[in-house]
Formats: sequence, C-alpha cells, structure tokens
Amino acid sequence: MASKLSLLPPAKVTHDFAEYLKKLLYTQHTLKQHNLEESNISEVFTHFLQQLSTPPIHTTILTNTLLTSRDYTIAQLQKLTKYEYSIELSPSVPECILMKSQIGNPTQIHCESTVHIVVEYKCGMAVLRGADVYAPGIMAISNVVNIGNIVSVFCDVEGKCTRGMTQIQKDKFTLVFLGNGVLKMGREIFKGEGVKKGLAIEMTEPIYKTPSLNNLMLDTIYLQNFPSMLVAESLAPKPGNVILDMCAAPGGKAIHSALKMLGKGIIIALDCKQSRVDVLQANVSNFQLNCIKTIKFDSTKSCDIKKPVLEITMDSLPPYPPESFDKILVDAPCSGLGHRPQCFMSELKSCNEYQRQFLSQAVRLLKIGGYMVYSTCSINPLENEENVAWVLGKWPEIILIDAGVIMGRNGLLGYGLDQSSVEKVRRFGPTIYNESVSNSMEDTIGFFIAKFTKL
Ligand SMILES: C[S@@+](CC[C@H](N)C(=O)[O-])C[C@H]1O[C@@H](n2cnc3c(N)ncnc32)[C@H](O)[C@@H]1O
Repeated sequence: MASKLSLLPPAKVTHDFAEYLKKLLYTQHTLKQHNLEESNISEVFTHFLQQLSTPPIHTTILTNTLLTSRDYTIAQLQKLTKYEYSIELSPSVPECILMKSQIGNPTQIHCESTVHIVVEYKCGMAVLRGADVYAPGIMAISNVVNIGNIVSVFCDVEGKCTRGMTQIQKDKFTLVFLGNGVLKMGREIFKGEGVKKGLAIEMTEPIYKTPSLNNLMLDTIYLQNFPSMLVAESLAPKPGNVILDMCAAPGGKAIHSALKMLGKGIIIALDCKQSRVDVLQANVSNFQLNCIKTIKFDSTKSCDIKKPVLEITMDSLPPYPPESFDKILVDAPCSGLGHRPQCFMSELKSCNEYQRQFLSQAVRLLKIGGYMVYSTCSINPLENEENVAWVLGKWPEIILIDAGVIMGRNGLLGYGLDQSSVEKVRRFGPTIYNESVSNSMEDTIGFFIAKFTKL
C-alpha cells in the first residue's frame, strides 16, 4: 500500500522542557529586541522545533589547501559522488567547499501496515545526514521481510524500543520515517553473543540525500559544520603565531587555523580525553600538519602563575606561564542546544560554570594585545551571552571586540550584554524569533562566537 509522505515532524520536546526553554529564550528583553508579542511565542517556538529536526541544507567541507587546490578537490568530490550534487567554493571561507543536500522524495512507505525496520536515535540522526544503516543501530526488524527486500526505515526517537523486537505498534512509540533502503542483513543480527557489525541497510531513498564521505580522501577533506569554520575566521591566525586550542578534539578548528597559518607557527592542541586526543592526532597527521602539537591535558589547569615566562616551543608542556599565547581558542564543551538534526529533546545540560573555568585560564594565558575566541555549539544564552558578560565583569583588561565574521545574528539582550556588545558577538542556527535569514548559508546548527582582546 502506498501513502504520501509528509516532511519530518518538528522535534518532540517534553512538556516541562518546552516550558523551560520558552522561559529561557522568550524573556521581556528578547521579545522586545525581536518585536514579538507573547502571543507569538507558540508559533515561533514550533518553527524553531521544525528547523531542529531538519538537517542543514549544506554539507560543508574543510579542504587541505596546503596539499592541493580547492578546484582539484571539487573535481575529485564530483567524481566520487557521481556528479549527483551541486558542489561549489564557499564565497566567505577560503578553505571551505559547499555540497548541497537533496531533499529526497521516497514515493511510498513500503507495506505501510507493518513498520519494517526501527533504528535507534543516534543511528537515525546519522541517516538524516547521509549515512547508511549499520547493524548495531538496528532495534527492530519485522518478520515479514527478507534480505534484498526494499524496507522502510523509522527512528525510535524516544528510545523506547527494545532490541530484537518484531512488531512495533505505531501508536505506542514516536517513530519518524527516514526513507527506504535495501535490506542487507536480516534478523540474524540479533542472534548469538555480542553486537553484530556491518552494513545492514543501504539507504536508496533517504528523505534527505547527502553523500556519506566518512573515511574518504582523509588527507584532503574534513567535514565540519559551517559556523565552526567561522571560528578560525574570527581567530584570524597568521603564519608564525603561537596559538593555544584548549578544547581541541577532534580537531577541525585547530586544523583550519593551521591551514590559515600556512603550516608555519605553533598550535598547542589540548584535550582531556586520551581517546579523543588519538582521533585529533590522526586527523592532524592525515592533513600532514607539523605545526600542531597534540597533548592530553586538563585545560582547566593549563596556567601556572608561578612558572617563569618562557618562549613557547613545540616541546613546551602544560601548564604554561601567564601571557604565553598570541591567540587562544576556547571551543568549550557545551549543551549542544541547537544541534541539527535533533528529533527529540528532554533536558539541557547547561555547562556555564565549567565553561568559565576554561575562560579563567585563557584570560591569564593570553598575551597583552592577543586575541581570545570563545565559541559553543549552543544557542543557550546562559552558556553564551551570560559567560561573555561574566568575563567582562571580572577582568577589566579584557575587551569584547567585533567577532569579525560577516554572517550570523546579534546576541541576545537581557543576559548581561548591552546593545553595543550584542552587536559584536555572533549567533547562528535555527531562528528562535522572527529573524530574517539572508541566505541558505545561515541554515546551520546552533552556534555562538565571541572575540576578546587583552589591554
Ligand atoms: C566542542 S568539543 C571541541 C571541538 C574541537 N574544538 C574541534 O574543532 O574539533 C569540546 C572538547 O572539549 C574537551 N574537553 C572537555 N573538558 C576538557 C578539559 N577539562 N580539558 C581539555 N579538554 C576538555 C572534550 O573532550 C571535547 O573534545
């Protein structure tokens, strides 16, 4: 039986969490700032949830401009993706290539009366960004399908499904349709010991069609969300700079900064988890960037005020003396509020206290006249504007300056920043208010950038 498909539903949010978010985002200040009435809140909030569940339209790719030209990389990508996608240079970030996703149009849900395949949340979100389905992601396969069948794939967004199920009653679970594919592995994946690996469904008709470039062209391309690329634009690294990246793994921003430095200078890239440092080092090695030194270290302890000031070299180990770095990046761990696609939200792990520990160290480690960039992949004002205001209130020698990126929207009023300060910071991502979005490059994940200097 065939049925017409609708778009993805808005992200599902628990009632309490929705109320919490509305209080956080729609204050008397932000409503006034965006010319909104209280009666508009429900409409703009639903629009926000609709954007959250949808992946950004562009896949953005950082290219190794030190190894090969962007034109050559584009030609390689076109060949690899069989000329199916529009691929072009970014007009605003010299190291970025844009690949436009296609809105898929699966013509029918196969055998609508039975839900065929259910995948867990993380797998489902990866499918919306172009992945196929691998065996560990599958929660349920109905008895009526065999290997080689075309199957419809659904995501269990609330995580209520038990692994190995055969029957799913649609009214008991929140299922989101992801598209159709060809079944490569059957119910045997649930049998025996341990979790089976391997390709289980090749997604032939996904609702969002994006090429999966994982593990391809590792020395020349690195997938990174667009606003993340604007961080290196803001930091403005120059050849010869000595830079500290306090939260560096998996490494996109450190790598981007090294490209901008033409591989000349020093980037100390710290991360606290060894497994993440290993991934960071692998990415740095793939791009053949010798100017990045990766170190496992807790950055909240990265300044030692008793250490005598010494010139930083590739061999210098943390903690470092005060005023050691020309530029510092604090791309802090965050709640990820505004991450896309996101079909379900139930809580916010606000990290503003933790983020302040990195900022405190960065303020000390920055040279006079240097630049410090603070970024999060969150739209939460407590992690963004309020932290910026906290820095400005605590250290009079730290000055907020224009973030220096041409895109994004102003910060929010009402969280400690005045009008001139909200114009200096940049917010990106799903529109929460009735803001205008000037072009499709603004259709991004949630993100925030602020830039400081030290007097
Ligand atoms: C938002 S991610 C950084 C992304 C990275 N800048 C990039 O561009 O790929 C935050 C990182 O901070 C790291 N982190 C968390 N606490 C830390 C700490 N105390 N010291 C150093 N790194 C930490 C996490 O392991 C995580 O890799």
